[in-house]
Amino acid sequence: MATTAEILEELLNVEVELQDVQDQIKILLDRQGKLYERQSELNALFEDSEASGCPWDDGTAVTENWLETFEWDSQADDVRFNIFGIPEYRANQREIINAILSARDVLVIMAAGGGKSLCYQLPAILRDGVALVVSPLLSLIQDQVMGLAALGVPAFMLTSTTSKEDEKFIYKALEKGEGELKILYVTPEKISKSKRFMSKLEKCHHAGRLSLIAIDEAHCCSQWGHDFRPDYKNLGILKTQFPSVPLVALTATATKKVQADLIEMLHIPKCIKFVSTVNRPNLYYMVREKSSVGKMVIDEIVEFIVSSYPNKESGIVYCFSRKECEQVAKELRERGISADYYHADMDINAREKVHQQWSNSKLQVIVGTVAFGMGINKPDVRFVIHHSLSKSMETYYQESGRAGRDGLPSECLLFFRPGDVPRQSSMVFYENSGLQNLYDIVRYCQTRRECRRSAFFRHFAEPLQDCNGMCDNCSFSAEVKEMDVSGHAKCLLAVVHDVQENDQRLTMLQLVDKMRVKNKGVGPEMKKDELEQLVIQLILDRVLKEEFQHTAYSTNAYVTIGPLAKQVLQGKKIVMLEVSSKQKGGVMKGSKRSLASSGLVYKLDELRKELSSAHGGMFPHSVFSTQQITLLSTERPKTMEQRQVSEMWHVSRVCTSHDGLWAMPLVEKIIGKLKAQKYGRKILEEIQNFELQHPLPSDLVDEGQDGGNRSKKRLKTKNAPVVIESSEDEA
Ligand SMILES: Nc1ncnc2c1ncn2[C@@H]1O[C@H](COP(=O)(O)OP(=O)(O)OP(=O)(O)O)[C@@H](O)[C@H]1O
Ligand SMILES: [Mg+2]
Repeated sequence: MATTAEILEELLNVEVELQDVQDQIKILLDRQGKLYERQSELNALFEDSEASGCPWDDGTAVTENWLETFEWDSQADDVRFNIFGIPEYRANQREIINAILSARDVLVIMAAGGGKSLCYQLPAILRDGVALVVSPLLSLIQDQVMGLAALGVPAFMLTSTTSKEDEKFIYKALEKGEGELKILYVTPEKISKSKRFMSKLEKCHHAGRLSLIAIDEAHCCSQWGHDFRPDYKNLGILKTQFPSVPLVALTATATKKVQADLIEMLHIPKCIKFVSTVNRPNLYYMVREKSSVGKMVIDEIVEFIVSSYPNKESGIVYCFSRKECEQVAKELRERGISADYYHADMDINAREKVHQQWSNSKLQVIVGTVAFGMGINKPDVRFVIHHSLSKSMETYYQESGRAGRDGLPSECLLFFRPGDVPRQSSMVFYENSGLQNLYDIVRYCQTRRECRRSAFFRHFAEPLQDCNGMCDNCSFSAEVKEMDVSGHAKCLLAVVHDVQENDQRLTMLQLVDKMRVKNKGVGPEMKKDELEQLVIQLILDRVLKEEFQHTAYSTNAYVTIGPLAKQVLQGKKIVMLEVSSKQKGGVMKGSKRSLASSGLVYKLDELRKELSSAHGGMFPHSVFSTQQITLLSTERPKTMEQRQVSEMWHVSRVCTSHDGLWAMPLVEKIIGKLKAQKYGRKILEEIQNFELQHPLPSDLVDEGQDGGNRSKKRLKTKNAPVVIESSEDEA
């Protein structure tokens, strides 16, 4: 018999060896992570190399200097500032505008909310004649035309809703150059189906009055894009008919393959390509575990909306099915949130009504399916919640990207539970790379360590950028444990194997149920949701795989043995599962999110709603943007002539030093000359009333030198000072 000393010695040896094994596991896991990364990169590169085989894609990168001095510089600055009320260009805008004004064809890839409209609207105003804009949806067109009307730009649309009178005016303007028409919006059907329209356009061109052609949401041309529209396929005719007119194609996302497709279909082989980053630095991404009890998910959603957005800021909740949409909307309403649903089964008028109410901020939340898509142009959507996961990273990027198009901090929250995966997989498995795309987003959801943003960079094959703590994994290092579950994995494989031997199959839920019985004694007991997580993990690692079978009513997803099962069974592959001991409650930090916390912001928001309804249903965001409201409430100009600015102005992203700007009255600086003339007095009145009713509280410490400097006022609290009027620079 071994002596105590011998036992202790062996115990020590075992412990040392175990430590060694743990270290090796860690190394292997790191290696596995890196291999996944490389796998995604290689997939993206593969897509690129396929695309570059296309003869049209000559890789026309930006080689010319589009930032040099151009003869139209001062005119362009004047229009940008005095008509659009935009103090500074954002990334690539000036370059794109210069390229278009130099009569070049241009392809623009710029993230949602990046400011693509300005890129063609500004040249349209500067160039002589009429600009033609093709846009896929009526609601998008209406929004744009209304916005331009608010700026005093003569813009019209030719669609099924255009009155006879307007149509006559437009045709006359095209044919004879009569009347004021600068920008004409049409749907692609007009180009492909209306000979009359095309002949008028021809005449306009012959008279040298067709100034430019813009194709918005250009990804609709490509079958590889996410929103293919058959009528977009015929837009190649525009370049053939009007070769000398500069054509600009714009989209928020396009893989290399889609870009090549667009260049070919639109016949713009020599176009200048401007590709901006996909990063949306103002969006905070987070994933939460989704309870299997429907009511609890709703409770969490309600709690999130009510506590984070007490001022009824707008949001979207995406659901998997139409039925779910209606149910969730009903439950939100029952809990006091003004919500309604939107899906493809509704008639067009009902859909449009809901959309309008939401766009006018009369409805706080739209609960939609994927059908609530492209036409959403509301810039101040503060949160996008996914009740179920999307079918791919690309779809999630699009849907979550509807938040914060005005550049202000906004939140994207996804509720994930493994049980939702088979629901999606049985829908997408027949699509090109459908399962691979789905598994990419499942990986995004499963990780408790990796930066959420980096998954987007990888997906769009872009170099990594700093997240700045704008995702739950970066801002909350939750207590994540790694559990060796190789024993459980083997047991799962044995269960699947036995069932397969009997010519039967198991769904994920059936497998987990069976496993819970067999689970005992395999190792530390795993809860049901952990077992579900493990099954998904094994599917992602190709140890298990999904197979599908059609029945008369549905397609069922089953779990079967995958190609790497042997590795686990032979002990060559260790299976580790990330489990967090605590649910992450990660949300954006207070100062970043509570935009409308100041009473004055609320008042100015009310004013813009009032002004918008007084202008025949124009959208509130066409009157002023949320960013302009925030600036007005921090600067609080007192007269139309006041020129003094506070430090907030200097630090704000939208307003940096610009010659000439400094001499301009403050109200004009914030909302542009035109709107200052139209609405300036009302704004000043609102500010004055607010200040009378809300004299500054005594516990505000003024650290600034002048009374107008509100940016430095801080509320005294027991702990750290809290900035009460937030700016995006407080990140
Ligand atoms: N340089 C700028 N400075 C400040 N705001 C800007 C600037 N350019 C555009 N904006 C504002 O940004 C918002 C989004 O612009 P726009 O609608 O053109 O985005 P987009 O790129 O077309 O997005 P999407 O792909 O979603 O259609 C608008 O409210 C617009 O007024
Ligand atoms: Mg747009």
